[in-house]
Amino acid sequence: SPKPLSYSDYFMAVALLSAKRSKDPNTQVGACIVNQENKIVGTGYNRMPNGCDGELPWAHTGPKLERKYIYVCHAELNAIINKSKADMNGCTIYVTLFPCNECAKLIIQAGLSEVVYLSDKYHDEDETIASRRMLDLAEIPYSKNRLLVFISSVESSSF
Ligand SMILES: O=c1ccn([C@H]2C[C@H](O)[C@@H](COP(=O)(O)O)O2)c(=O)[nH]1
Ligand SMILES: [Zn+2]
Repeated sequence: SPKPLSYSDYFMAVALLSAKRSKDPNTQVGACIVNQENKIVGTGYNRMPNGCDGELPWAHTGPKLERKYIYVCHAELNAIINKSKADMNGCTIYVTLFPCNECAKLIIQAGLSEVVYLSDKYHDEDETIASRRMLDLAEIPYSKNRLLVFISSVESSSF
């Protein structure tokens, strides 16, 4: 008999699918916000601001104004802005990459209650250290999702 996905794996899979919409050639990030009733209230991915798509650079090296960083809207920002319900209190954000410092601020100020992440590839960067510092002070717990358990079960299944 099929083993149903856990909620955590399900919502992280939605975040991963959302990341697939990103045009960033280096790092695609997806986010999925879920309320206390386990209903999805917002999704997002890293993308350029509305109306700017196709006009701004995706390079991650070169002169500052020709790099993506000062233009790109992070996945968490888009998920929070895209939310379909006003109240973020008590919600969990599933995000495929540990939130940067700017997204940690957004998460805190939006009233989100928990962060579940997949990759932590920038763990030792100052932005991530600052992010953990703020999330710790704001008492917002964060934990790593182990979606690999799900992926390996799909790979070994018969369909
Ligand atoms: O909290 C975060 C941090 C980063 N992102 C996005 C912003 C960029 O498009 C990429 C990172 O690019 P690198 O080439 O890996 O430096 O990830 C985000 O959405 N949320
Ligand atoms: Zn960010």
